[in-house]
Parts: sequence; structure tokens; C-alpha cells
Amino acid sequence: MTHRIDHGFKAMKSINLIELSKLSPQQRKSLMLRTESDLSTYANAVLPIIEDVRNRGDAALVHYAAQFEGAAIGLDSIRVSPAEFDAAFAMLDPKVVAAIEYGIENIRSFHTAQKPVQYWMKELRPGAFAGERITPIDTVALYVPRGKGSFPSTVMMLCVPAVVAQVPTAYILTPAGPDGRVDAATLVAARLAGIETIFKVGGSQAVAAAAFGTSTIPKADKILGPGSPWVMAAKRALVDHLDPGIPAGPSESIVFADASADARLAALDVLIEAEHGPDSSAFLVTTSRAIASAAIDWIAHFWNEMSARRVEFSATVLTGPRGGVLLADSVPSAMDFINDYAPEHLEILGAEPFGYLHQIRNAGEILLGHATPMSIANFVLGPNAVLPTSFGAKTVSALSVHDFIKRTSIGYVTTKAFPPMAAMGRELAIYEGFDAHALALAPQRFDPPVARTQPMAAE
Ligand SMILES: NC(=O)c1ccc[n+]([C@@H]2O[C@H](COP(=O)([O-])OP(=O)(O)OC[C@H]3O[C@@H](n4cnc5c(N)ncnc54)[C@H](O)[C@@H]3O)[C@@H](O)[C@H]2O)c1
Ligand SMILES: N[C@H](CO)Cc1c[nH]c[nH+]1
Ligand SMILES: [Zn+2]
Repeated sequence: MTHRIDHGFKAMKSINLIELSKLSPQQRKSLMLRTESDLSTYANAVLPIIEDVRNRGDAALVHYAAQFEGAAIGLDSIRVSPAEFDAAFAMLDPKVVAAIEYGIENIRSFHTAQKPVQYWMKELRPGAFAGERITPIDTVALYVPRGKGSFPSTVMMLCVPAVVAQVPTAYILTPAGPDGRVDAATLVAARLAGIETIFKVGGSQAVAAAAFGTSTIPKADKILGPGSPWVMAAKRALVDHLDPGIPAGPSESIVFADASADARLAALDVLIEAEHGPDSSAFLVTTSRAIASAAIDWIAHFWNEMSARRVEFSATVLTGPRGGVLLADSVPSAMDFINDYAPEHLEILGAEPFGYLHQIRNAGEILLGHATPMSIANFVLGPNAVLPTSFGAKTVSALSVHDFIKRTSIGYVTTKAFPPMAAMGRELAIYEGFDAHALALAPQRFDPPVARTQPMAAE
């Protein structure tokens, strides 16, 4: 089927309709690949940029802003000034400001509830105590993309947990537009969320600036935030210089629709993350052939209501190797696919969405029911929309307050509690062959030391 779109874009290929049971293991494996599965071309291209930033610092940042963003930034305007924040508030539609405030409130509420206790101690044995204390990471860089869109919502998702975690130095890195300015809503969201240090730097040069520091930009311990393959490749290259945080690359999603789901809403929602860019991944997985075919028609219908750019992006995804409609022959096989794929965003559509919750092991977020589309969570629901991509959801979690803090173990043993515990530890020290370890646990530990006034014969 070829879909003609009113405003000129023509999807030359059909939306993929694939029966999961007919795939060979190799075909199934390729369907799971994301843009980040092969970053080799980006990996080589970012190396000279990184070296240049390491050597020339701010001068290199100014150079790449002109080259990649077409932005004329001076050495003294890499940092956004207070006047630029004020101007952004003056020009932004109050309805957008209200939406930002609304979203921040929910995001703050969610992340405050998520914050672990500052300090806990437990008496593990009589007189022997252990626990943990949390401290924020000293300096965290927050990357906010701006290539195929501007992302004030990403600012909200990054800044709120940083502020809740009380990170002492958190700053934003984001590309300027060709006018040399940072997007107005990005500035408004940052100030409302409580972070006013923003540098106009994007792509791999931004990651390098955070890794090494420049005269203007502080060296960061960690960088968090999503980005294009340029950003992803730089994070991987700089892993010895700063913690690259959770992998958050091109957006990806699965909408699961059982036979009781609304095909129209399934079609609408699979377009959500598909429209981010041609590098996104998006699947509708369904157990119903009727829903599969109706959804394909509905997708073509919704394309008539989208801009040519977003149609082009989503059509590229849904007709390409990383998207389409997948027909599963049973719920367990649909669930197997979802768990193997470990999508960044997962939406469950059906009359009883909670019934599937216990069957999902791997997903960055699980959104339940017809009134919880991914975009409500992308912007305002409260959970974090910066989520692990490219199989990351198999082992890591959504961005959270936990990404901005670390736990330090605390221990305290009273002298009364020492003997029985030390005796146990000493057995293991001797077994492992560590003399000093064992001596430190010996019963003589608290005996007064015998003064060695005379050198020993061999000395
Ligand atoms: N996972 C999430 O939470 C989340 C949220 C929002 C966006 N995203 C994803 O983040 C990505 C954002 O990508 P983007 O492109 O919009 O913005 P971006 O800021 O990540 O990347 C654009 C920058 O890349 C650099 N660049 C571009 N072409 C280059 C080249 N040829 N050589 C070297 N550097 C170059 C430039 O500095 C440019 O400003 C998208 O894939 C989107 O799907 C993910
Ligand atoms: N879907 C993105 C995360 O993958 C978040 C986002 C921001 N704006 C639009 N969408
Ligand atoms: Zn999105």
C-alpha cells in the first residue's frame, strides 16, 4: 500500500506489516536493532572534535557552534545571560508558561516521592551498626537536545530531579539556534525548575566540554540527558573522563494493542515517538489482524493532520527497518517480543491493561490504558521521560533522583561488639592470606602496644 499525503510528502513504501511467527531468528534480531546499535561512523567523526575541544576549549566551541548550528556565538556569550532569560519570559506565550509550570509541579511531586532517605543505620548485631548516607554528585552537566526540535520538557525532566537531589553544581548544555539564541521555552523551563546556568553548546563538542572543562564551562563528573547519535558517540568515547549516565538516544516505543483495543488510538499513539526523527524506532504490536490492518489505515489518516516534516520522519520509521505493525499469534509471543526488545516507552492498550503489567519485565516506562498516551508522560504526567534506549531498559531505569546522588556505606562497631565479629572476619582474612587484615582483627587489637626500644637483630 502506498500512502499519498495531502501536503506533498509521499510515503513511497508501505507501512511494514510483519507476522512475528514467520520471522527467522536472524530477521527477528534485525528488527530489534536501533540506530545506536551501530555508531561506528559517528564514533570516528567525533574524535577530532573532542580533541579540538580538549586543546582549544572555548575557541573550539565557538567554532563548532558556527559550523554545526550556524550560530555566531562569541567567547563572552557562550553562557546565557540573565537578560536572555528575562527576554524569554517576555516573549513566551503565557499558555506555554502555564503548561511548563503544571508539568514541573507534577514532575517535582513524583521525584520528591522518589528521593531516598538521607541516612539510615541498622543494628546488624548487638553493638554493630551499618547503614547508608546519600550525597549528591558534585557537578552534573544536563544535555538538552536541539536539532530536530526544541525540548523544554527535557529541561524539566533533567532539572527537577537535579534540584530535588540538591546537586551543588548542575548546568545545561544545549545548542543555540542560527540566531545565536537558546529556545525561549527552554530558558523559561530552566529558570522555573531552578537552574539558571546554561551554555550554548551542542553535539559531541558539548560532551567534550563537560568531560574536560573549558575556561567557561566547569568540568563535570557526570553528564545526563538524551541526544542524537553524535552525542551518544561522544559519551561512549569519553567514558574514562566522565560518567555518561543512562543511555538515552533516539526515541523508541512499542504500543501493544490486544483484541479489545481501539485501533484508531493504537495508530495515533504509534506515531508519537515515530515522529521524532528518521533515527527513531516505533512498533505497534497486536494480537489482532483486524486491529493491525485498521491501524495501518488510521496511520495514513493521521498523516493528513501532521506537518510534512513529521510525516516524513514517522513514515521513514514505519516503512523502514525500525518500525511498523507487528502481528503476534498469541499474547505470550507478543510479551516475549516486548521483553526481548526492552522498549524505552511501552503503552498497553486494551480493556484490562493492568492484566499485562506483571508480564512485562523490560521497559523504560509502562503506560496503561487508552487515556495514557506516551505524549502525556513525555510532557506533564510526572514520571521522567528521559528513559533508557537501545536495550538499556534490560538493566537500567528511567532517569531519576538516583542518577544525581550516590550512596556511601557507613559502619560503626562498638568495642564490646568487636570480639565476636572480628573473630569471624579473622577466619576469612587468614583463609585469604592477608596478614595485616588478620592482625587488625586479632584479640590483641586493644592490648597496650609493647614498646620496641631496641632494634631487632636483623635490623
Ligand atoms: N530518550 C529521550 O529521553 C529523548 C528525549 C528527547 C529527544 N530524544 C532524542 O534525542 C535526539 C535529539 O537529536 P537532535 O538531533 O534533535 O539534537 P542534538 O542536540 O542531540 O544533536 C544535534 C547536534 O548534533 C551535532 N551535529 C549535527 N550534525 C553533525 C555533524 N555532521 N557532525 C558533528 N556534529 C553534528 C550538532 O552540534 C547539533 O547541534 C533525537 O534522536 C530524539 O529522538 C530522546
Ligand atoms: N519522547 C522523548 C523521550 O524519548 C521525550 C520527548 C520530549 N518531547 C517530546 N518527546
Ligand atoms: Zn516524544
